[in-house]
Amino acid sequence: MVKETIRVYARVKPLGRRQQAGSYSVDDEEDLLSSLEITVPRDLADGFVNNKRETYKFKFQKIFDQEAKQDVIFDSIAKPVAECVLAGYNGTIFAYGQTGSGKTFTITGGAERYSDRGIIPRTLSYIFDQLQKDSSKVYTTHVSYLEIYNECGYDLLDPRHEASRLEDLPKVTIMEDSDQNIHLKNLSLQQATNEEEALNLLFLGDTNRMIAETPMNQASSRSHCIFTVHVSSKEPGSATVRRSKLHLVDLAGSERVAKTGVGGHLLTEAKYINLSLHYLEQVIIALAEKNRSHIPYRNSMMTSVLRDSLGGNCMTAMIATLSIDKRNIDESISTCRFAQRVALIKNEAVLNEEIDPRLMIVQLKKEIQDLKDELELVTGKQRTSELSQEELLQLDELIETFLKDNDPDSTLDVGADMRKIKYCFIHMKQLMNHPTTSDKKLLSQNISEEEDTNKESGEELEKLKDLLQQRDNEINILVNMLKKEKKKAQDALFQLNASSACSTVLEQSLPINLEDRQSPSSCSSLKGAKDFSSSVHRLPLLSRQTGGKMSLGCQEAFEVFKRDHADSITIEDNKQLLKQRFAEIKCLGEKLNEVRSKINCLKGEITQRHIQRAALAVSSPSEELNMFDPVEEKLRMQIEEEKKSYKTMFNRFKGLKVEIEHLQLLMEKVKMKMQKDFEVWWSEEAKNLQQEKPEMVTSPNTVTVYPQFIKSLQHLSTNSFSEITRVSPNEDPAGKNNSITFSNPTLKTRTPQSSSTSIPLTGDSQADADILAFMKARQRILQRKGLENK
Ligand SMILES: Nc1ncnc2c1ncn2[C@@H]1O[C@H](COP(=O)(O)OP(=O)(O)OP(=O)(O)O)[C@@H](O)[C@H]1O
Repeated sequence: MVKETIRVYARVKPLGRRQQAGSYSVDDEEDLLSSLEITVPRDLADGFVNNKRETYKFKFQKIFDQEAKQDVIFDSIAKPVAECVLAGYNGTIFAYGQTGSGKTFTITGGAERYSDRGIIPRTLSYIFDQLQKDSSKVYTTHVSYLEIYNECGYDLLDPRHEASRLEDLPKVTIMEDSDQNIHLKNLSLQQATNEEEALNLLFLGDTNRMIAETPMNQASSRSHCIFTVHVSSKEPGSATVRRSKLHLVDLAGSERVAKTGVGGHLLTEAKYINLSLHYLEQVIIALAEKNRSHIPYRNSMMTSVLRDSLGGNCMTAMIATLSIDKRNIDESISTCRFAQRVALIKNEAVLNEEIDPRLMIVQLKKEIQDLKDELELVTGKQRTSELSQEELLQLDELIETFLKDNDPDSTLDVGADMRKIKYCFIHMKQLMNHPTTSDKKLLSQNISEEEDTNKESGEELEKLKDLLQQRDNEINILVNMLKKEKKKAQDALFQLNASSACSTVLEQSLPINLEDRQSPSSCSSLKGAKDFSSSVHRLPLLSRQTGGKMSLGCQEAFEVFKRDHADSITIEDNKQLLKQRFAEIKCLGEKLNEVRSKINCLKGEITQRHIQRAALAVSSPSEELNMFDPVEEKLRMQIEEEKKSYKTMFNRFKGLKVEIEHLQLLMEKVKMKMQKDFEVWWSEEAKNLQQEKPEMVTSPNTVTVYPQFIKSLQHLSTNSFSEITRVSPNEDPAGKNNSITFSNPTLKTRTPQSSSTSIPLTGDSQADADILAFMKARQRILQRKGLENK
């Protein structure tokens, strides 16, 4: 059992460009803990906090200041917890802080750069790396991902549901058994056999979370998320199984309702969040108090789920995320206060070992049989019946295998049956006295033939015997060599398969188009970077709503939206990076192939030498065969060198593969976000348009457009309009005499002056409304851009 207080860390978020830093200082020296001192100016203190104190001092296990990088956070906080989980203890890491203070960034990571990966992907990577290295145990890993929103739990990993709303996800409920153990009904446990599978599940959960969130429910801020890794391990042959869990928790924003200034639905929501965080605080206060018999875990779903992590069987670490700009200083102080209370909680982590009953039964059965055998031997109670023909044949086979086995440690195990043991002795005696193996038979036959033809020549017979013995030896040597070479060839084939399987996996998992596809190497078959712009045409979210079809106008608008979206730079950057990585991995793949062929060549040379030396030994039997061969030694050293460089390159290859997969997931995420943003923006624009001018689409043939569009229309493809007609006041039903009418040439027009135009008006009111909404939206963007440039 390990008794330990919860380790509490603080992480200060870097200040934004327009933010003004509050006054704080970090001192790392004090009695191994770090201390954080926050100074609030007197006027601010009057305004924001209730008392008049100016300086607040808090102690943490360690404080990570603004420039702390994600890898340092992982190494210092998450790695020790992950190590405990691998050893069979439960672990929890949770982030607490106000909205925007960096909880998600710390736990999951940023969406922009590979180096921004947070604790979850890094922990998964670490855990699977360690599992791969440890061959002494058999490990199984599962993951689950739970979201708690307004006191309801949702399963983010259910493969049967495609979520478009949070309510579509399976609802998770809490069950408590008679031993007061908590069980989560409906929360799926998904097996992940490697890092890639686990990351895909994380991505699926994050995507479900993002898709299910609505403007009313910015899930990231207003829900709690718990990603759990379940590890079980067992030594081969042992009946003891270790099961441990690692909870990685991203809590909802901790700001006070009064400050958020929200009402209506958001207020209810904020109350729920505050209530669940309030219950969390109550549990923590109760745990921090000595001799409290009742801890109010049952008050909220979150405290019920995290029951073990708080004051129970768990190694727990908390990260207080602080936003240290002037406006948020009071929230940071309350986060620190919360953290100080958490730091008082003591947990008692125990090794989660249990006996697997099925394995126990198998083991006990074997033990009983062994004991029965032993008993029979000791008591002399032996069976007296004759051995059956089948049993005798089996024994003959066993004896033959035993005699042929050159291993000095091999044994002949016939069980504790004296009849069998006796038979073995008799059989062996016979063999000794009258050899009957085929070779010996052959030998004796040959000898007798020789005797027949040359009976008087005893000397000759001896010579022939010697020669035969010599040939026997040669055959044995060559057979052994052949076996060794066969094994080496199999090993090489296995390596080749493993590595080409890796390339195939990579190829399948990275469906990206590179321009260069001609190279014959295994890596060259990697498909290059998928063109992002072409893939976005799929627009799954919007097309889901429109029954699978998207109007041309909408797609065109998306192209413009995408170009101007803030994330397009990120996408471009990642695309470039991905291309670079692909070039690198391709080059590495080619080099790996080269090294592999070189190793095979060297092995071939060694085989050649073996054959030559064996032939030499046959023609002139001497000590030659056993002599040290410097050439072979040199070849072996070369092989070792090549193997080393192969291993280094292969490790880099694996690293690159993980990086590429991560980058692809990031791109997918950004893409989804962009599509969602577009969806919201598009429907708003369409709504505004209809409100401003419901009669805008007046007939299938004629469309009225207002002056502010003209400019943007002219920016469209130059052949968009051949004629634009100004509408006279009396023609304009809305009385807007500065509006302009143009007609669709593909339809029979009412106005004789109207001439042809390639504007994609379809006559379908919905499609045309889409087109116009796009025109207007585009105009707005251009105007906004124009204003920004000014
Ligand atoms: N240490 C950091 N370095 C760089 N950027 C950061 C850091 N911490 C947070 N950010 C950025 O600040 C923004 C807000 O962070 P984040 O979403 O993680 O906050 P949060 O506390 O999870 O908020 P919420 O409660 O709304 O989920 C994000 O754009 C994130 O990339």
